[in-house]
Amino acid sequence: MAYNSIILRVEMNHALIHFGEVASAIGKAGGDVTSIDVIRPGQDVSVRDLTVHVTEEGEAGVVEAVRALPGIQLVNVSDRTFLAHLGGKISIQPNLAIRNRDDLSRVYTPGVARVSSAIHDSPDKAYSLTIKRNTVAVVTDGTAVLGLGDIGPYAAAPVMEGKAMLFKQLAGVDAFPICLDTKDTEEILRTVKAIAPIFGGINLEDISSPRCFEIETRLADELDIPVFHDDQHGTAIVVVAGLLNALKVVGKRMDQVRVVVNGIGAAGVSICKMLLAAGVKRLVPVDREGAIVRGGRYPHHPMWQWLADQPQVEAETGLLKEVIRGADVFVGVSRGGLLSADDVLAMAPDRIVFAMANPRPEIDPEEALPHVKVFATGRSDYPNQINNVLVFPGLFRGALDCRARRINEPIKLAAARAIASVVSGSELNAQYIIPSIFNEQVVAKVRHAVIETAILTGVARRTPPDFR
Ligand SMILES: NC(=O)C1=CN([C@@H]2O[C@H](COP(=O)(O)OP(=O)(O)OC[C@H]3O[C@@H](n4cnc5c(N)ncnc54)[C@H](O)[C@@H]3O)[C@@H](O)[C@H]2O)C=CC1
Ligand SMILES: CC(=O)C(=O)O
Ligand SMILES: [Mg+2]
Repeated sequence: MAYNSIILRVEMNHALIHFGEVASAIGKAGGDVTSIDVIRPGQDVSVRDLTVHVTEEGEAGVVEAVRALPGIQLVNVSDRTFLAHLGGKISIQPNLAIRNRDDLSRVYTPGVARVSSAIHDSPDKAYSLTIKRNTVAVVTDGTAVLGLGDIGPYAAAPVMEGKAMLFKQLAGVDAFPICLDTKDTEEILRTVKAIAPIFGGINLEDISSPRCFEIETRLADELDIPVFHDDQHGTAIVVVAGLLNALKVVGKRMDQVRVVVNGIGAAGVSICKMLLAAGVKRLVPVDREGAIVRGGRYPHHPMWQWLADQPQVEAETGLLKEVIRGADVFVGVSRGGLLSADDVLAMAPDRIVFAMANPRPEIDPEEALPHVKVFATGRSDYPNQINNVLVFPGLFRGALDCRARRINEPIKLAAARAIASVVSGSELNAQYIIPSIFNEQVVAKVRHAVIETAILTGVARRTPPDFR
């Protein structure tokens, strides 16, 4: 169950109500008053802020219970999550202060002109003399935002700002949200190419499938900086990392297990591809209409056709609730609330369930947990958070540090193994298959794996000093 803290600003008429009655009404409605701030004291009337801990589902009931009390005027309800977003979550800071004319003439005209000329003469100097070496664009068109769907570029911005915060806090990467007001593939390609000179990498985010495949492939081919669709490959990398460790917990091998992947969109396609590269021999990709089967024809979906042509993909058709029977592993990147406890119970013994749809997983964790050996979600309020935030900060840290031209398949597999390796043999258990994003080893190990593999596979343009 997810909890929120809300702040209720109330005006109390002391002749009509005592604070105890307010607290008791909140308690009866399922809330818990955790602090009280007197905003305006008064003999007859006072204004107070009540911070209330309540479940997401219970929030409306608490608000209504307070509103209905005699002698109470509910002035405002604010949610701490909304308060954290006031004014946006990131800003740009200068690296040095301009204190006098001398400083001004160095960082701006005329001094800056010499630096511009130097970059004009040797474009590579853009890496050492501008923000390019440490800056990533987080680009979206707002068409597949979390599990919320096509909510547009304005509504996508808080998610992109959140990604930018994580880039900076976890890996020191400066990331800037670019929310595009177009869904046209050619226009997105033109725009991203046109803004690329200032960036050292492009993180594509929440762009719906199948357009995301063409957009990523063409940008990666046409730009000389790494282009990485986070929802595809960040998710696939972290799933493979989690599965490597989950399989150790249940004592099964990658080449033995039957894996059902539900939701063959951006994340699902890349997960299937990486699972095959990691050694899975029995794969059942499923979308709305049922299983994508070996030998099937999917003329409007090249990536589904690619899957249908793979020998490891099963040939039997069926809806999710049919094909999940007997599966060892379920990976959900589709939408919330699709599975029941009975569906999970129909899987093989020692079942592994990664229900990763955001914000609501494919099965409610409370319903699944009693029946599965290893359970993971994309959420931060349960153990085993399988979320691409474990990948993109370290991956771009490494790619920027070695100035990788692109992110190739060996780099992705190395990143997955690096994340899995953060959990040592003695620490590994069903509730701990994947490290926390706050574990400092994650970014360091992913960075190391990315640089090492980029150098080995010839896509690095520079060897960082700590690798010489
Ligand atoms: N935990 C994590 O790190 C991540 C989680 N996700 C979550 O995974 C979900 C999908 O994300 P994307 O691949 O980016 O979206 P997408 O829109 O590219 O793909 C979603 C796919 O799910 C399919 N789908 C929808 N309802 C379905 C159903 N009832 N049964 C089977 N398939 C169904 C759609 O047809 C589509 O092919 C979202 O909820 C997203 O939040 C995505 C990326 C990372
Ligand atoms: C985590 C993420 O990138 C998503 O749910 O879209
Ligand atoms: Mg995303």
